[in-house]
Amino acid sequence: MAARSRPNILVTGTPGTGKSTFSAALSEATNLRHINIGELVKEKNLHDGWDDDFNCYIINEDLVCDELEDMMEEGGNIVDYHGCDFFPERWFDRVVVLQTENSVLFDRLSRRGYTGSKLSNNIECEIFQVLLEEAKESYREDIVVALKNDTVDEMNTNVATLADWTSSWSPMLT
Ligand SMILES: Nc1ncnc2c1ncn2[C@@H]1O[C@H](COP(=O)(O)OP(=O)(O)O)[C@@H](O)[C@H]1O
Repeated sequence: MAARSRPNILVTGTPGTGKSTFSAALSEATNLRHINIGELVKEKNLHDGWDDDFNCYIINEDLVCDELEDMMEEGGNIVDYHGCDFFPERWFDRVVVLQTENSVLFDRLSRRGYTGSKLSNNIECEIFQVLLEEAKESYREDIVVALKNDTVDEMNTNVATLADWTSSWSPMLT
């Protein structure tokens, strides 16, 4: 298998931590391709139906991985999803876990219309750093970075950091 010429970055974190906004800005800064898994699942029907309890599609992880394999092999992707343990480890050169203060996250998710257990489950997910633990269990610790993402200034700094990392990345480094 030929080495990819551009890196693949996974952007993960609790819903509302700013993955899609950050990934879009990073894509603009680097020309890497932004793949929003939630949208891809909907668009290509990579699911096993609708979950009434959680009000979302039941993602079919095998179909998602099959769909992405060629693009990931080619490289140059930013994958944006609130889960990270089902992707092949070999796909990623950097795993970014976005984190947000609880009060900030509460406001963002309330504005999105989340209430009740959907809201509290996501706040708990952030308090217990579920995605950071999942990332550390699924990938080499030295490629996992946790970044605070409460404000636009922080996001801009995070984008600049990752854009610098991307421009100095070389396949020889993997
Ligand atoms: N760094 C930030 N500072 C302030 N607001 C942000 C920031 N990142 C995202 N937001 C806002 O928070 C909300 C959730 O962001 P989004 O990117 O959709 O999160 P996710 O993809 O993780 O669910 C959106 O309204 C977005 O405009």
